[in-house]
Parts: sequence; structure tokens; C-alpha cells
Amino acid sequence: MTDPVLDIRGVSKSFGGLKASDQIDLDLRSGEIHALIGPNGAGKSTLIAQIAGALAPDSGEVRFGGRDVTALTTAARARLGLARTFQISCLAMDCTVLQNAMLGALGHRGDVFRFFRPVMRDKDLVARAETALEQVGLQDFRRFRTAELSHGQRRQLEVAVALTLAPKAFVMDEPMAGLGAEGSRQLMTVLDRLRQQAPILLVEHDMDAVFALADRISVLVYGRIIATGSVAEIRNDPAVRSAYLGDEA
Ligand SMILES: Nc1ncnc2c1ncn2[C@@H]1O[C@H](COP(=O)(O)OP(=O)(O)OP(=O)(O)O)[C@@H](O)[C@H]1O
Repeated sequence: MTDPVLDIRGVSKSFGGLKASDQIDLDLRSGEIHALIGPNGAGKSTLIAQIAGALAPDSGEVRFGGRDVTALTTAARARLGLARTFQISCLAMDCTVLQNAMLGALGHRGDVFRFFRPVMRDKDLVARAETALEQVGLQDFRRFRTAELSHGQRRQLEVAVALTLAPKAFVMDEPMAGLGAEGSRQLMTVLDRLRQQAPILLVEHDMDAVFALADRISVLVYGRIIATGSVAEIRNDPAVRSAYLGDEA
């Protein structure tokens, strides 16, 4: 088997006497969606923050693309290809869908301060942004103002912006939150395809989405991973059922 894209080894983080991350081992392999689930307060956000670089672990190591990135900033990890989405919406609502996608592509080339008019004539950048829009199914909306998009379409656009950065892995924090049935269905179609391009570590409360999408699931309870396995293995795991899934399984 090839090395995992993301490899979390023995990561721990305490807040006072509370162990929010307790010796966590977790990996993300090429081509997969690995869902991280757990009850409120289990430590999902704390772990994601340590993976993305927003929070330093007390101990342990975060490896990305075969290198130790534990000491790197969020921006440095992003430049290496670690894309984190859905924490803060960074879309410019008055810009068109295509312009927003181009902002991502510009960031990738390091010239975010160029003005839009000359940039819009840059065929390479436009092509990169349009390819990303196609990948998320928004090609027909390229000239729409972003404010005109539905909530779900904005999530799809955020994925497109991330795609223009040519990510090697995605970390997604509750992408389905606040979406209706149709928005969730569309975003699930996008994520389902996306895993081939870059694997996804998916934190999600929507169990229907998790069970439909995940290749593997890890269950976090009180800062510890109590099980990792396929959907069937997790559904049938007695410890998971009593600690978390209950009737949902
Ligand atoms: N900065 C902080 N200072 C003190 N305690 C914190 C801090 N951040 C998180 N915690 C605590 O760590 C534990 C884990 O919180 P965390 O937000 O990571 O859980 P979560 O699984 O993401 O929850 P939710 O599903 O509700 O978002 C909680 O008990 C929380 O109160």
C-alpha cells in the first residue's frame, strides 16, 4: 500500500484537565473519503484545527505528503496542498461565480493583488477556474453573481475555489450543515467524484451523507478514536453503537 497522504500519529491536546485529543492516530489514503464522526464535544474541531495548523498539539505528529508539518503554519500547509473548507465562507458575494473561482487560481500563482480586468484576459487562469467550476457542476452559473447562488451552490463554489489550488487533500468541516435535501444531494455528488482527485477527511453530523460517502469512518468519543472501519464495520461495532450511534445504526 502507498503511504497515506495525511498521517496523524499520537496527537494529544489538553485544555486544563480536559483531554480534547488523546493519543490520536488517523490516516487519510489516496482516493478515499474518511469520515470523522462523534458526539458534540468529542474533539472533532480540535483535531481538525491541529491537522490544519490552527492549533499546536501538545505532543504527536502531523505528517502530510510524507513530511512532518507539525511546526508549519496553516498557510504553509495550504501551500503544500492541504485544503480546508467550510469553516469560514471566503466568497465575495458581489463578484461573479467565475471571478470567485479565479481568486483561488490567482492565490495559487501568488499574484492576488492584480486587478480583475487584466486577469480576466489571462487564458490560463480562466481555464483553470472554468475547469474547477465544471468539476463541481457550476459551469452554467459562471456569469451569475455569487449572491444569487443557493446556499448549496455556494458550498460547491467553495470546493471549486479550493480545487483551483490543486490540493492534494481536503479537510472538510460539516459541509452539509444548513443545506436542504436538494443541496445535500448535489454536494454529495460533487464530493463523491472529488475523492478521485484528492482524498477527503470529512467531519460531518449528517449520518446519511457519511454512510453514503465514506470509504472508512473513525469514531471519536471523549478525545479518543474508539473505532476505525468500513461503514458496515462501524454500524455493527457494539462500542460505537452504545457510545454514539444508538438507534441511527
Ligand atoms: N480553546 C478551548 N479552551 C478550552 N476548552 C476547549 C477549547 N476548545 C475546545 N474545548 C473543549 O474541548 C472539547 C472538544 O471540543 P471540540 O469543539 O473539539 O468538539 P467537537 O467534537 O468539534 O464538538 P461539536 O460537534 O459540538 O462541534 C470540548 O469539551 C470543548 O469544550
